[in-house]
Amino acid sequence: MLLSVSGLTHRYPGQSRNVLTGVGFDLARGDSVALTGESGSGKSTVLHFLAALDRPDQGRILFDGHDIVPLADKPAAALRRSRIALVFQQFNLVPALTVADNIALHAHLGQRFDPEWTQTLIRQLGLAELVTRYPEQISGGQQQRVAIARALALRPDLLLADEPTGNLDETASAEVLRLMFRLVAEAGSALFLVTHSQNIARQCARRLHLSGGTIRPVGS
Ligand SMILES: Nc1ncnc2c1ncn2[C@@H]1O[C@H](COP(=O)(O)OP(=O)(O)OP(=O)(O)O)[C@@H](O)[C@H]1O
Repeated sequence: MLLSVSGLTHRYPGQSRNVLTGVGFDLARGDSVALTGESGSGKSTVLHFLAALDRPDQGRILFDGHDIVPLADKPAAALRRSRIALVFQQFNLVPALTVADNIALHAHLGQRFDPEWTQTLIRQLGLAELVTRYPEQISGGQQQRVAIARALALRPDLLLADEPTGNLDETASAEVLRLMFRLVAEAGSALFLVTHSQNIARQCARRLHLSGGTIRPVGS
């Protein structure tokens, strides 16, 4: 199992209730999962834990058999530069780097740069004309596509995405999803995607719903 999560329990300081109580699920290579839930239900909290950006009070997150919960900042950051990629709502592009350099940045740092795959992403995400520009010279939707290309360029084992198509029109959104599913299929990655859109959720192989601090499968 690529990812095996169990017993995630967390309460933010100053809160009277747990945001998560015993959350658990598995994610295999080639699998795609959509996580839905009301605003404030704890979806971003789960994503942050899976990305080792934050640590739950209790629980285990086995990534390829190793618990990432106790990881110190440095190995956690190394994991995010090599095997776990994030597409969050804040794009975090580097303002001093061109679009091309932003896209290649993490793949280079993680020594996973593949020029052919990067070119495919640039072409299919409609970024070819923009590669020499800087982030401030492109639109919000274009910045989002650059952030997605940067994450996919790494060919991550695990792709974590928070509303990845939030700023995109229908055509761009469909293309982004197509590329994510292609990565999952071709590279044997796994996709964990947070979304409010039932339409997007339905395109994933499985759906999970977060409510009252616990996760339940939807459908099937
Ligand atoms: N750093 C924090 N300190 C205290 N409370 C927090 C903190 N971060 C999140 N929370 C609270 O935890 C709950 C879950 O937040 P979270 O951002 O995970 O929800 P979400 O499901 O991602 O919401 P949305 O769909 O609106 O993005 C909310 O009630 C939020 O106010």
